[in-house]
Amino acid sequence: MTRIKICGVSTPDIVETCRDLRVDHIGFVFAAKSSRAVTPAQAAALAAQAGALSTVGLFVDPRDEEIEAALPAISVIQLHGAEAPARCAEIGARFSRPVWKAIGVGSPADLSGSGAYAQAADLVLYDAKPAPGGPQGGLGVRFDWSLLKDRPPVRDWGLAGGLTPENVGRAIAATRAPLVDISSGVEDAPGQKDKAKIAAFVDRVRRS
Ligand SMILES: O=C(O)c1ccccc1NCC(=O)[C@H](O)[C@H](O)COP(=O)(O)O
Repeated sequence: MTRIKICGVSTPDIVETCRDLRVDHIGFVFAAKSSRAVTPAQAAALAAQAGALSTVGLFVDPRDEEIEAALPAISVIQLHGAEAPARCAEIGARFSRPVWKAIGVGSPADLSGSGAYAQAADLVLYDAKPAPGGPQGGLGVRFDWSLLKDRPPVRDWGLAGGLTPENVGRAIAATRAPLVDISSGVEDAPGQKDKAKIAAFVDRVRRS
């Protein structure tokens, strides 16, 4: 069954929704400039409410201190910056958490480059390619899923970028992604998750 991650969760009611729907992972964004950002203290409160849900902390080129502060709230570390494979491996070893590396996909070269993370990352998340200097994720932008046919071998992988309840069935059929990750597509406005959209997304994934 395709695993589901709902990203950019920042309020208790949405944690509750994700629990009720038994999604696999929820994501907490620790990128300060994001409309979805939470503090380590907020994340800890949300994580306490999350029960058995896996909690994924998102960072962009983090200093060790930033990860350290968030660590009690997260079971997985997801990296959205320019972290090299060696830095991913170092973070995984230092903090004893699985590391997921987001790779922006805009061309076949991005796909082949992701093979460098085969040992360093527990999961590679293929996402839309961010513009230089702009937000590094949660863009609501799709990339060409057909590029994934040339995916190099990695331990595990997921699909993100512009997914919606309406297109996720096609995305899974086209890519056979073992995990799908969504943020903007289940929001009414940046940072405002919509419970009905989350439920519709989960339903479409489970029917795929
Ligand atoms: O969500 C953010 O604001 C964010 C900021 C900095 C780095 C990563 C960020 N989000 C990543 C994700 O939450 C998403 O799951 C992924 O990029 C897909 O987003 P979307 O296209 O909006 O579904």
